[in-house]
Amino acid sequence: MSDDGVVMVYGNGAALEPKKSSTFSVKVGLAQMLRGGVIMDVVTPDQARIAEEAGACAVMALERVPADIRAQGGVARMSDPGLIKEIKRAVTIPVMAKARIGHFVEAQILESIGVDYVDESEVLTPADDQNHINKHNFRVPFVCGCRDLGEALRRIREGAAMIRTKGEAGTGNIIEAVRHVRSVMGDIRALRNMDDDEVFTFAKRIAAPYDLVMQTKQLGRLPVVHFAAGGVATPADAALMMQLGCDGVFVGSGIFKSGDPAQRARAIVQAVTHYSDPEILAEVSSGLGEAMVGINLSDAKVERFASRSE
Ligand SMILES: O=C(CO)[C@H](O)[C@H](O)COP(=O)(O)O
Repeated sequence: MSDDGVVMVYGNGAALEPKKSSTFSVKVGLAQMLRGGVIMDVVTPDQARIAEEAGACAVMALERVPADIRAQGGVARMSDPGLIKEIKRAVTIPVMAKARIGHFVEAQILESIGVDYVDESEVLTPADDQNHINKHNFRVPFVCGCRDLGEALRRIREGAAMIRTKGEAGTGNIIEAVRHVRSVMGDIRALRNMDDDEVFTFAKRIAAPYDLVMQTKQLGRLPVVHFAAGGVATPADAALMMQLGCDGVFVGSGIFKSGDPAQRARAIVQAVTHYSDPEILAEVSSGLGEAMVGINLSDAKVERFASRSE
Protein backbone atom coordinates (compact mmCIF):
# COMPACT_ATOMS: atom_id res chain seq x y z
CA MET A 1 0.00 0.00 0.00
CA SER A 2 1.45 3.43 -0.92
CA ASP A 3 1.21 6.61 1.20
CA ASP A 4 -1.86 7.76 -0.68
CA GLY A 5 -3.63 4.53 0.20
CA VAL A 6 -3.35 3.21 -3.34
CA VAL A 7 -2.57 -0.46 -3.71
CA MET A 8 0.75 -0.78 -5.51
CA VAL A 9 0.50 -3.65 -7.92
CA TYR A 10 4.06 -3.54 -9.24
CA GLY A 11 5.48 -5.91 -6.66
CA ASN A 12 2.53 -8.25 -6.98
CA GLY A 13 3.04 -8.98 -10.65
CA ALA A 14 5.08 -12.07 -9.83
CA ALA A 15 1.97 -13.80 -8.53
CA LEU A 16 0.44 -13.44 -12.00
CA GLU A 17 3.50 -14.64 -13.79
CA PRO A 18 3.31 -17.88 -15.79
CA LYS A 19 6.55 -19.91 -15.77
CA LYS A 20 7.22 -19.07 -19.42
CA SER A 21 7.77 -15.35 -18.95
CA SER A 22 10.22 -13.55 -16.71
CA THR A 23 9.05 -10.10 -17.77
CA PHE A 24 5.39 -9.89 -16.85
CA SER A 25 5.91 -8.07 -13.55
CA VAL A 26 8.22 -5.58 -15.30
CA LYS A 27 5.51 -4.85 -17.88
CA VAL A 28 2.89 -4.40 -15.16
CA GLY A 29 5.25 -2.00 -13.38
CA LEU A 30 5.92 -0.03 -16.56
CA ALA A 31 2.22 0.58 -17.10
CA GLN A 32 2.05 2.05 -13.56
CA MET A 33 3.94 5.08 -14.87
CA LEU A 34 0.84 6.06 -16.87
CA ARG A 35 -1.42 6.38 -13.84
CA GLY A 36 -3.30 9.66 -13.55
CA GLY A 37 -2.75 10.37 -17.23
CA VAL A 38 -4.59 10.76 -20.53
CA ILE A 39 -3.70 8.64 -23.55
CA MET A 40 -4.76 10.25 -26.82
CA ASP A 41 -5.49 8.62 -30.19
CA VAL A 42 -3.51 10.24 -33.00
CA VAL A 43 -3.29 9.50 -36.71
CA THR A 44 -0.52 11.93 -37.73
CA PRO A 45 2.74 13.28 -36.25
CA ASP A 46 1.09 16.74 -36.01
CA GLN A 47 -1.72 15.34 -33.87
CA ALA A 48 0.88 13.56 -31.72
CA ARG A 49 2.63 16.90 -31.11
CA ILE A 50 -0.68 18.51 -30.12
CA ALA A 51 -1.29 15.63 -27.68
CA GLU A 52 2.18 15.90 -26.14
CA GLU A 53 1.92 19.68 -25.78
CA ALA A 54 -1.45 19.26 -24.08
CA GLY A 55 0.12 16.98 -21.47
CA ALA A 56 -0.88 13.50 -22.68
CA CYS A 57 1.04 10.74 -20.90
CA ALA A 58 1.15 8.67 -24.12
CA VAL A 59 -0.30 8.61 -27.63
CA MET A 60 -2.04 5.78 -29.46
CA ALA A 61 -1.16 5.58 -33.16
CA LEU A 62 -3.96 4.28 -35.34
CA GLU A 63 -4.99 4.58 -38.99
CA ARG A 64 -8.32 6.34 -38.28
CA VAL A 65 -9.94 7.58 -35.06
CA PRO A 66 -12.86 5.34 -34.05
CA ALA A 67 -15.52 7.86 -35.19
CA ASP A 68 -14.04 7.72 -38.71
CA ILE A 69 -13.82 3.91 -38.59
CA ARG A 70 -17.55 3.90 -37.83
CA ALA A 71 -18.39 6.46 -40.51
CA GLN A 72 -16.24 4.96 -43.28
CA GLY A 73 -16.65 1.26 -42.52
CA GLY A 74 -14.40 -1.31 -44.17
CA VAL A 75 -11.74 -3.38 -42.44
CA ALA A 76 -9.72 -1.44 -39.87
CA ARG A 77 -6.16 -2.70 -39.46
CA MET A 78 -2.84 -1.87 -37.79
CA SER A 79 -1.60 1.48 -39.12
CA ASP A 80 1.30 1.90 -41.53
CA PRO A 81 4.53 1.10 -39.59
CA GLY A 82 6.24 3.97 -41.43
CA LEU A 83 3.68 6.40 -40.04
CA ILE A 84 4.06 4.96 -36.54
CA LYS A 85 7.83 5.51 -36.80
CA GLU A 86 7.20 9.13 -37.80
CA ILE A 87 4.90 9.56 -34.81
CA LYS A 88 7.62 8.06 -32.59
CA ARG A 89 10.12 10.60 -33.94
CA ALA A 90 7.67 13.47 -33.37
CA VAL A 91 7.20 12.98 -29.60
CA THR A 92 9.10 12.02 -26.46
CA ILE A 93 6.16 10.39 -24.64
CA PRO A 94 5.40 6.65 -25.03
CA VAL A 95 3.77 5.59 -28.30
CA MET A 96 1.17 2.83 -28.31
CA ALA A 97 -0.26 1.23 -31.43
CA LYS A 98 -3.18 -1.05 -32.13
CA ALA A 99 -3.15 -4.61 -33.44
CA ARG A 100 -6.28 -6.55 -34.41
CA ILE A 101 -7.59 -9.06 -31.87
CA GLY A 102 -5.75 -12.35 -32.43
CA HIS A 103 -3.42 -10.87 -35.07
CA PHE A 104 -0.10 -11.84 -33.52
CA VAL A 105 1.83 -10.94 -36.67
CA GLU A 106 0.65 -7.32 -36.50
CA ALA A 107 1.84 -7.38 -32.87
CA GLN A 108 5.23 -8.83 -33.94
CA ILE A 109 5.62 -5.99 -36.45
CA LEU A 110 4.70 -3.36 -33.86
CA GLU A 111 7.17 -4.85 -31.40
CA SER A 112 9.91 -4.91 -34.05
CA ILE A 113 9.55 -1.16 -34.73
CA GLY A 114 9.80 -0.38 -31.03
CA VAL A 115 6.33 0.76 -30.00
CA ASP A 116 6.06 1.13 -26.23
CA TYR A 117 2.73 -0.71 -25.85
CA VAL A 118 0.49 -2.75 -28.15
CA ASP A 119 -3.28 -2.35 -27.80
CA GLU A 120 -5.04 -5.56 -28.87
CA SER A 121 -8.15 -3.65 -29.80
CA GLU A 122 -11.77 -4.39 -30.66
CA VAL A 123 -11.82 -0.99 -32.39
CA LEU A 124 -9.97 -2.67 -35.27
CA THR A 125 -11.68 -5.48 -37.17
CA PRO A 126 -10.93 -8.73 -35.30
CA ALA A 127 -8.61 -11.19 -37.05
CA ASP A 128 -9.55 -14.20 -34.89
CA ASP A 129 -13.03 -14.69 -33.44
CA GLN A 130 -11.88 -17.38 -30.98
CA ASN A 131 -8.44 -16.49 -29.67
CA HIS A 132 -6.65 -13.44 -28.39
CA ILE A 133 -2.91 -13.02 -28.80
CA ASN A 134 -0.73 -14.95 -26.34
CA LYS A 135 0.81 -11.79 -24.96
CA HIS A 136 3.37 -13.67 -22.87
CA ASN A 137 5.24 -14.36 -26.13
CA PHE A 138 6.18 -10.67 -26.40
CA ARG A 139 8.61 -8.34 -24.65
CA VAL A 140 6.38 -5.34 -25.34
CA PRO A 141 3.53 -4.77 -22.83
CA PHE A 142 -0.06 -5.08 -24.02
CA VAL A 143 -3.24 -3.25 -23.09
CA CYS A 144 -6.59 -4.97 -23.70
CA GLY A 145 -10.25 -3.99 -23.35
CA CYS A 146 -12.94 -5.43 -21.10
CA ARG A 147 -16.60 -4.93 -20.25
CA ASP A 148 -16.55 -6.73 -16.91
CA LEU A 149 -14.27 -8.30 -14.33
CA GLY A 150 -14.24 -11.77 -15.91
CA GLU A 151 -13.14 -10.39 -19.27
CA ALA A 152 -10.44 -8.25 -17.60
CA LEU A 153 -8.96 -11.24 -15.74
CA ARG A 154 -9.05 -13.46 -18.84
CA ARG A 155 -7.01 -10.86 -20.71
CA ILE A 156 -4.56 -10.55 -17.79
CA ARG A 157 -4.11 -14.33 -17.78
CA GLU A 158 -3.18 -14.09 -21.48
CA GLY A 159 -0.53 -11.52 -20.54
CA ALA A 160 -2.20 -8.08 -20.69
CA ALA A 161 -0.21 -5.74 -18.43
CA MET A 162 -2.84 -3.00 -18.54
CA ILE A 163 -6.64 -3.03 -18.86
CA ARG A 164 -9.03 -0.49 -20.30
CA THR A 165 -12.77 -0.73 -20.01
CA LYS A 166 -14.10 -0.71 -23.56
CA GLY A 167 -17.00 1.73 -23.60
CA GLU A 168 -18.22 2.34 -27.16
CA ALA A 169 -15.38 3.91 -29.08
CA GLY A 170 -16.21 6.55 -31.66
CA THR A 171 -19.66 7.39 -30.31
CA GLY A 172 -18.82 10.37 -28.11
CA ASN A 173 -21.34 8.78 -25.74
CA ILE A 174 -20.18 7.91 -22.24
CA ILE A 175 -23.00 5.53 -21.29
CA GLU A 176 -21.20 2.28 -22.18
CA ALA A 177 -17.99 3.39 -20.49
CA VAL A 178 -19.97 4.07 -17.32
CA ARG A 179 -21.68 0.67 -17.60
CA HIS A 180 -18.36 -1.16 -18.00
CA VAL A 181 -16.52 0.69 -15.24
CA ARG A 182 -19.45 0.21 -12.86
CA SER A 183 -19.58 -3.47 -13.72
CA VAL A 184 -15.87 -4.02 -12.95
CA MET A 185 -15.93 -1.90 -9.78
CA GLY A 186 -19.23 -3.41 -8.59
CA ASP A 187 -17.91 -6.95 -8.98
CA ILE A 188 -14.73 -6.04 -7.10
CA ARG A 189 -16.78 -4.57 -4.24
CA ALA A 190 -18.93 -7.72 -4.08
CA LEU A 191 -15.81 -9.89 -4.20
CA ARG A 192 -14.21 -8.03 -1.31
CA ASN A 193 -17.20 -8.82 0.89
CA MET A 194 -17.30 -12.47 -0.11
CA ASP A 195 -16.38 -15.32 2.15
CA ASP A 196 -13.22 -17.02 0.78
CA ASP A 197 -15.23 -20.23 0.30
CA GLU A 198 -17.53 -18.43 -2.15
CA VAL A 199 -14.72 -17.35 -4.47
CA PHE A 200 -14.51 -20.70 -6.31
CA THR A 201 -18.10 -20.45 -7.51
CA PHE A 202 -17.76 -16.74 -8.27
CA ALA A 203 -14.64 -17.38 -10.39
CA LYS A 204 -16.53 -20.08 -12.29
CA ARG A 205 -19.52 -17.77 -12.82
CA ILE A 206 -17.43 -14.94 -14.29
CA ALA A 207 -15.23 -17.44 -16.23
CA ALA A 208 -12.01 -16.11 -14.73
CA PRO A 209 -8.95 -17.91 -13.30
CA TYR A 210 -9.41 -18.56 -9.58
CA ASP A 211 -5.95 -17.30 -8.56
CA LEU A 212 -6.48 -13.93 -10.29
CA VAL A 213 -9.93 -13.59 -8.76
CA MET A 214 -8.45 -14.25 -5.32
CA GLN A 215 -5.67 -11.75 -5.95
CA THR A 216 -8.22 -9.12 -7.00
CA LYS A 217 -10.16 -9.78 -3.80
CA GLN A 218 -7.02 -9.29 -1.72
CA LEU A 219 -5.94 -6.12 -3.54
CA GLY A 220 -9.44 -4.66 -3.72
CA ARG A 221 -8.75 -3.62 -7.32
CA LEU A 222 -7.61 -5.04 -10.65
CA PRO A 223 -4.06 -6.35 -10.35
CA VAL A 224 -2.91 -4.12 -13.23
CA VAL A 225 -3.46 -0.47 -14.17
CA HIS A 226 -7.06 0.18 -15.24
CA PHE A 227 -7.96 3.01 -17.63
CA ALA A 228 -11.37 3.94 -19.05
CA ALA A 229 -11.95 4.25 -22.80
CA GLY A 230 -14.60 4.62 -25.44
CA GLY A 231 -16.91 7.63 -25.60
CA VAL A 232 -15.05 10.22 -23.51
CA ALA A 233 -15.80 13.56 -25.19
CA THR A 234 -15.67 16.23 -22.48
CA PRO A 235 -13.57 17.12 -19.43
CA ALA A 236 -16.58 16.14 -17.29
CA ASP A 237 -16.70 12.69 -18.93
CA ALA A 238 -13.02 12.19 -18.13
CA ALA A 239 -13.47 13.30 -14.51
CA LEU A 240 -16.48 10.97 -14.19
CA MET A 241 -14.29 8.01 -15.15
CA MET A 242 -11.73 9.04 -12.54
CA GLN A 243 -14.33 9.51 -9.80
CA LEU A 244 -15.67 6.04 -10.60
CA GLY A 245 -12.20 4.72 -9.74
CA CYS A 246 -10.20 4.47 -12.98
CA ASP A 247 -6.45 5.12 -13.06
CA GLY A 248 -6.63 7.29 -16.20
CA VAL A 249 -8.45 7.67 -19.52
CA PHE A 250 -8.05 7.05 -23.24
CA VAL A 251 -9.56 9.67 -25.53
CA GLY A 252 -9.75 9.34 -29.28
CA SER A 253 -12.51 10.85 -31.36
CA GLY A 254 -13.55 13.22 -28.57
CA ILE A 255 -10.47 15.37 -29.16
CA PHE A 256 -9.72 15.26 -32.86
CA LYS A 257 -13.38 15.33 -33.95
CA SER A 258 -14.06 18.44 -31.85
CA GLY A 259 -13.96 22.11 -32.88
CA ASP A 260 -10.69 22.93 -31.09
CA PRO A 261 -8.60 19.79 -30.47
CA ALA A 262 -5.63 21.50 -28.77
CA GLN A 263 -7.77 23.32 -26.25
CA ARG A 264 -10.00 20.31 -25.56
CA ALA A 265 -6.95 18.07 -25.14
CA ARG A 266 -5.49 20.45 -22.54
CA ALA A 267 -8.83 20.67 -20.76
CA ILE A 268 -9.20 16.90 -20.55
CA VAL A 269 -5.70 16.54 -19.10
CA GLN A 270 -6.56 19.18 -16.47
CA ALA A 271 -9.85 17.43 -15.71
CA VAL A 272 -8.09 14.12 -15.07
CA THR A 273 -5.57 15.80 -12.77
CA HIS A 274 -8.24 17.74 -10.84
CA TYR A 275 -11.06 15.24 -11.22
CA SER A 276 -12.61 15.85 -7.83
CA ASP A 277 -12.58 19.66 -7.93
CA PRO A 278 -15.83 20.95 -9.53
CA GLU A 279 -14.58 24.55 -9.65
CA ILE A 280 -11.55 23.64 -11.73
CA LEU A 281 -13.74 21.35 -13.82
CA ALA A 282 -16.12 24.26 -14.49
CA GLU A 283 -13.21 26.47 -15.50
CA VAL A 284 -11.59 23.99 -17.88
CA SER A 285 -14.98 23.08 -19.39
CA SER A 286 -15.69 26.69 -20.39
CA GLY A 287 -15.35 28.03 -23.92
CA LEU A 288 -14.08 24.83 -25.49
CA GLY A 289 -16.04 25.24 -28.71
CA GLU A 290 -17.95 22.40 -30.30
CA ALA A 291 -17.77 18.92 -28.83
CA MET A 292 -17.97 15.98 -31.26
CA VAL A 293 -21.57 15.38 -32.27
CA GLY A 294 -21.81 11.81 -31.02
CA ILE A 295 -24.19 8.91 -31.55
CA ASN A 296 -27.27 7.92 -29.59
CA LEU A 297 -26.79 4.29 -28.58
CA SER A 298 -30.48 3.49 -28.27
CA ASP A 299 -30.36 3.04 -32.05
CA ALA A 300 -30.02 -0.75 -32.48
CA LYS A 301 -28.27 -0.29 -35.84
CA VAL A 302 -25.15 1.15 -34.19
CA GLU A 303 -22.46 -1.54 -34.31
CA ARG A 304 -21.16 -2.50 -30.87
CA PHE A 305 -17.38 -2.71 -31.09
CA ALA A 306 -17.34 -3.76 -27.43
CA SER A 307 -19.11 -7.06 -28.24
CA ARG A 308 -16.53 -8.14 -30.79
CA SER A 309 -14.73 -10.37 -28.29
CA GLU A 310 -15.35 -12.10 -25.00
O1 LIG B 1 -9.49 1.94 -28.44
C1 LIG B 1 -9.09 2.84 -27.76
C2 LIG B 1 -8.32 2.63 -26.58
O2 LIG B 1 -7.54 1.58 -26.81
C3 LIG B 1 -9.38 4.20 -28.13
O3 LIG B 1 -8.30 4.98 -27.81
C4 LIG B 1 -10.58 4.69 -27.43
O4 LIG B 1 -11.47 3.69 -27.15
C5 LIG B 1 -11.10 5.78 -28.23
O5 LIG B 1 -12.47 5.88 -28.16
P1 LIG B 1 -13.13 7.26 -28.49
O6 LIG B 1 -12.82 7.53 -29.92
O7 LIG B 1 -14.58 7.02 -28.25
O8 LIG B 1 -12.52 8.23 -27.54
